[in-house]
Amino acid sequence: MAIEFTKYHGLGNDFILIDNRSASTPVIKPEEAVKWCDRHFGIGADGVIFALPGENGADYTMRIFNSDGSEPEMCGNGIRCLAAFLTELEGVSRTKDYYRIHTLAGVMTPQLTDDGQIKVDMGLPRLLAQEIPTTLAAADSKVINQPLEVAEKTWDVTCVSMGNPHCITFVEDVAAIPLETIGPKFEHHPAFPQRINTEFIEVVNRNYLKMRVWERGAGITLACGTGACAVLVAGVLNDLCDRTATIELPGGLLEIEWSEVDQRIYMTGPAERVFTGKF
Ligand SMILES: N[C@@H](CCC[C@H](N)C(=O)O)C(=O)O
Repeated sequence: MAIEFTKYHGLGNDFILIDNRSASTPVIKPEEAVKWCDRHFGIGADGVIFALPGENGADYTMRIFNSDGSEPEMCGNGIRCLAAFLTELEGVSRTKDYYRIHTLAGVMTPQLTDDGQIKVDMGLPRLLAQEIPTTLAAADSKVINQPLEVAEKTWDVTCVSMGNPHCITFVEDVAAIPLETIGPKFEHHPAFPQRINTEFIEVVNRNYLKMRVWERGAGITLACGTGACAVLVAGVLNDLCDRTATIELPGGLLEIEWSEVDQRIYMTGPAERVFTGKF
């Protein structure tokens, strides 16, 4: 049976979106998602996202499979793409400009802004070692600027969960990082029992950071929304940036704010439709 899909991207972090609103389980299995995501033999994407019926009072549920078939808790660029996709699916019958989306990391709220961007309430960052999870510190301690041995080198890392796990390292020159070889070593390091997303950051100034990312289950991507949020939190915790900053990724810019009012993280960026098809 052919399944309809729409391809979207958020700053080059690309996803296959499936209208799954009539069933509460994804219409394709993780191993099929691997084939769909293949850039040579499939459609090509960093992940597959399903728009499912809402749970626990939410408007919709988002589930996502990474390109390796694993299921992450959250996806920042993906939830902006989902909001744009839902707008398209609902068409003229839409009555509000925001959605409450149930995810494995809790309820997230994307809102359409006047300039065509999407601002997402990404919830509270989680900092305890048991919440990442990581064995780098005692369960109820934070991992801020702590040494980690990877590839015979000591890296000072800060760990933040945005529902999914992130390990952040501040470096002098982000372009000089051999992401393709070092990324997998971080991802599969024994200190991270559920694997890890890894971000390398160059601080340009207190409101502008450059980032490159190796994603758990997807490898090098052009952008990572949850990663950009985690990076801002890590920057504040290390006193390297302010609570509002632009994060420059290979695919473009994200605006991130860690609100002093409610301590929640807000991410603003684009989501663009690429094409539709049947597979
Ligand atoms: N690219 C995403 C994150 C997708 C999930 C990640 N690979 C994981 O396994 O946690 C984003 O924009 O946040």
